[in-house]
Amino acid sequence: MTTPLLELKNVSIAAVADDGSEKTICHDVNLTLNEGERHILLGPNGSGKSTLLAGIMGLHPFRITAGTATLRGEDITDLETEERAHAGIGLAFQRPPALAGVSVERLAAAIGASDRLDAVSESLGLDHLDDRDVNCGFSGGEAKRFEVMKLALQGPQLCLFDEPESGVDLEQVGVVGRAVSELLDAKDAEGRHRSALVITHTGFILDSLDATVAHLMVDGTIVSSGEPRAMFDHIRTNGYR
Ligand SMILES: Nc1ncnc2c1ncn2[C@@H]1O[C@H](COP(=O)(O)OP(=O)(O)OP(=O)(O)O)[C@@H](O)[C@H]1O
Repeated sequence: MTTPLLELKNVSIAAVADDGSEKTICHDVNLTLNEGERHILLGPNGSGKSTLLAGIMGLHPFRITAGTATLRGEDITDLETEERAHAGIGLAFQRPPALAGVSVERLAAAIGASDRLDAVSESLGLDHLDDRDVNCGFSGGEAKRFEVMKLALQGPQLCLFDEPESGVDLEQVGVVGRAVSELLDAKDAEGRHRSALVITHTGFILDSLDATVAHLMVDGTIVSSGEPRAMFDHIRTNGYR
């Protein structure tokens, strides 16, 4: 049996406040994502999808408070965000933060990707942003495309996309979809197939992504999984029941 790329067993994720108080948002999450697979995450607003991605990435203030998360069989439950990034996890944010004082060129240099910056930014039509500070004054669509570009520069094996197409105009949705697909089709620096967990409300990304399975999250837990198109059509017709 092959070891899954990512395995979540009975995982709970809480937002932990500075005073140490915890608010559990996700609970009893079980998920197995194998190398090369692309999974979709669906669910109503506020059901915990972004929290799940942030918990896998280990972003402040979210913490895995119960259960275990493994990457290639190694326990990552208590790793810091940087250690998880180093292990090959990357997240494209739903609402990307502004990094005043950090230009796109500087960010690319910091992640050792200066040599790829021109090709990647041109393919996403973002080369005019190279000398701008990250997300400072970017339009909504530019910021979302930049998130895809950031992952293309970083090159993680496990790519977490939080609504990559939201706020992107109809023409650029195709550009974003192609960029996501190209990133996932290329192997990572270690020659491993990439995998993705992608949140979507619109389903546009399904046109460019050969997704194997979709999961439906309701009230902080995955309540069912199935074929992505069928699940999407079911939700469109019947709602999230
Ligand atoms: N830092 C936090 N502290 C307290 N509650 C939080 C925190 N972050 C998120 N929440 C709450 O957790 C719930 C789940 O939020 P989350 O953003 O994960 O949902 P979502 O499924 O991604 O929603 P959407 O589809 O609207 O983006 C929401 O009620 C939200 O207000």
